[in-house]
Amino acid sequence: MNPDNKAAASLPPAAVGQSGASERILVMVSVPPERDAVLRGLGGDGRFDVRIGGVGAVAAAVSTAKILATNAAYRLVICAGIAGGFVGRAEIGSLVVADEIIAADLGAETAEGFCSVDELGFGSARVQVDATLAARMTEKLQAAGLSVCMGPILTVSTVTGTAETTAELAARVPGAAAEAMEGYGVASAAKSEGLPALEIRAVSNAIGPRDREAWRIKDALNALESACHVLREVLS
Ligand SMILES: O=C(O)c1cccc(C(=O)CC[C@H]2O[C@@H](n3cnc4c(=O)[nH]cnc43)[C@H](O)[C@@H]2O)c1
Repeated sequence: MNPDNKAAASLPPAAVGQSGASERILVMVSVPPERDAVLRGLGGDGRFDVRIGGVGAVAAAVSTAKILATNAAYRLVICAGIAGGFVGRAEIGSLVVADEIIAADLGAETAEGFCSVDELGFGSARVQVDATLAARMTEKLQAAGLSVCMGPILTVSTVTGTAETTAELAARVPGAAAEAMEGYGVASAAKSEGLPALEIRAVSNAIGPRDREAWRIKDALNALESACHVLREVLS
């Protein structure tokens, strides 16, 4: 059994996998505190496997692909964790559900500005989510009284730390709500297996000039826990 998966570990063996093939949901997080918050929210629901994939899109993609390659039972892959929020779109302690997952720095710098891999003709920096599920999740989070917005979540390789880069990203992806570092990797691995993906983030900090002291990780982890409680209902 996966030692990271306390939700499954806390159930009697008969209950684990009871839902059968293609009923399970894989939740990928980056670090142990995110896993623990997700597990608290899921409250021992045996349909979910919660796994740590590491920080960054490459680590997340490799970890997710390995898990999916050795287990055919999943019907959905979710990337969950904390994130930076664009001011005016997603405030600290609020939740963001991705309507699109975008690798915002995957491309080339040119004299005319940033050119995405899409524009370069080398594939796509965008992965679509399960739109129906994302909308239902957003509605249910709202109904539960949680502060939530739906919008593009950017995947970046470097945490944004200046006002200039913040403005550049906001202009590159109009409506961008949050940035994190793994969504594109997790969603690309899911897509390569023909599986739908979701990304759900809780905002720990405002995107902008770096101020690590201002990160409110505990508030974000509490919001992530609440979101995962609602997630059980959405997927029931
Ligand atoms: O220090 C802690 O207690 C702690 C607890 C949970 C998570 C962390 C992390 O530092 C996780 C890094 C993770 O967070 C995402 N993230 C959060 N804010 C941003 C941001 O402004 N820009 C990009 N990524 C962000 C990211 O996905 C990292 O993997 C620490």
